[in-house]
Amino acid sequence: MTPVKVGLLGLGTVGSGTATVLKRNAEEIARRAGRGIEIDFVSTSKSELPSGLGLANSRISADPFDIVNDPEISIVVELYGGDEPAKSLVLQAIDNGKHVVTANKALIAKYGNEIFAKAQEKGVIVAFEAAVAGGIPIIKSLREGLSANKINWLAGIINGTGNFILTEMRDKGRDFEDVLKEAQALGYAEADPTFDVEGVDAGHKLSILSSIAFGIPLQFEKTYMEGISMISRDDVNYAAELGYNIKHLGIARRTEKGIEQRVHPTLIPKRQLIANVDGVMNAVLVQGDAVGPTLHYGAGAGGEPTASAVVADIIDITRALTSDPENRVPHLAFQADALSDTPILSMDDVESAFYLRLSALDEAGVLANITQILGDSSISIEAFIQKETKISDGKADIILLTKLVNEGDMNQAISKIEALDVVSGAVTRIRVENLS
Ligand SMILES: NC(=O)C1=CN([C@@H]2O[C@H](COP(=O)(O)OP(=O)(O)OC[C@H]3O[C@@H](n4cnc5c(N)ncnc54)[C@H](O)[C@@H]3O)[C@@H](O)[C@H]2O)C=CC1
Ligand SMILES: N[C@@H](CC=O)C(=O)O
Ligand code: NA
Repeated sequence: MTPVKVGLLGLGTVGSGTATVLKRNAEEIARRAGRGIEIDFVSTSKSELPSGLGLANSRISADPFDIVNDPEISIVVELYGGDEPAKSLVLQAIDNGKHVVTANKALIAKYGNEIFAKAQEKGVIVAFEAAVAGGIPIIKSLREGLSANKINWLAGIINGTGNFILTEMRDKGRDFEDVLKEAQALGYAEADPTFDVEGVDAGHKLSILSSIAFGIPLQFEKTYMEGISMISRDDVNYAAELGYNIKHLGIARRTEKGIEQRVHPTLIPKRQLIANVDGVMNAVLVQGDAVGPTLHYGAGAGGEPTASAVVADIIDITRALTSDPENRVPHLAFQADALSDTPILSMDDVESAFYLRLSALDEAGVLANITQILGDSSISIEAFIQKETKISDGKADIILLTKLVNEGDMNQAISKIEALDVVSGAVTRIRVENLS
């Protein structure tokens, strides 16, 4: 059988990794797929392709539309990233009856509903395993391996750059900016690294996971997002004293009122496996009603780990080329006409425990004032630490862990605490999750 012809858009970290893996494992991949897979056409502004990637016989063009319009190409692999021209290229490829593989979570999170509708109309597959948690086959696990379950919730470390930064800061005392530069040099970070550190990349990924877990349309715009840029080394150390690690988590949870879809730094008890997922590794904990908890762990970023997912999608499509489009696994795991309109909850309706850190003058009655404010809002305290008073300013850090509280009530109490004369600056608040 002739090889399947792939058109490659983007030869950066993931594009080069994809070419490398396809070349190195060509023989085994052909045995798995039933036929060879060949990168036949590559978009590049250069006059020739780099050597060593198995692309010596590939055609090149500076115009990516030449690839999505080429009749020889069966699968377009979009590894440009970002909104445009990625969106137009993907839609054009689908219009031309081509299957698409993409690692672009921003594209899927924001325009997936439109893209999948068009793909269904045209009877083609848009595969996006690499878009969430890099090399971990979490999309496949949720869509296929766990499809018997009612998923109650999932929680994941789904940004490799952010986890790498938090780990290096904690273990080596390194500066945030310095570690971010290293993550960029290693090819982990997004083209705009604020997406990694402000929680936007994790927000893209969580909205995809949430749709697939609960059978709802993609709703990135309703995702609550907080990043890691406000986490200080003090918070990391105080959390450790209390028996917790701080991780940046994406949490999607089904409740009676609706679906929580939120991304933020979180204190997790150190005894939990996910609290010990470090560096660029990602992990997603999924709670299914039949299976119980399952933990999916692996490299969340990097050329070859991400290429592992891209190539697996190419193989899946190659196997499915002759299958009836009606009987393929649906893009969002549930049949397109069976998606539910369960609402995404506002953060004011979410309940969590909280870590609070504040700086207060070491005066009689300060603690009484704070506990009075919390008590008035029926917020119970789980643990408390007061650090030594600093001679320089006569202030001491006070750290509190609360029991479960409604987020709206917590925010009101924090405003009242911040208004106290003896409290200086803003109260740092980080949510605490037991993940059970
Ligand atoms: N780097 C990683 O570890 C991971 C990346 N991803 C996603 O994979 C995609 C690609 O990421 P990377 O390979 O890291 O990016 P990259 O920046 O290393 O590579 C992108 C390539 O596409 C080219 N490109 C982009 N826009 C173009 C345009 N308009 N015209 C011509 N060439 C263009 C760039 O010149 C570059 O060679 C992104 O969507 C990213 O979010 C997903 C998982 C992990
Ligand atoms: N920038 C992303 C890349 C993979 O999705 C990350 O760091 O996780
Ligand atoms: Na993945």
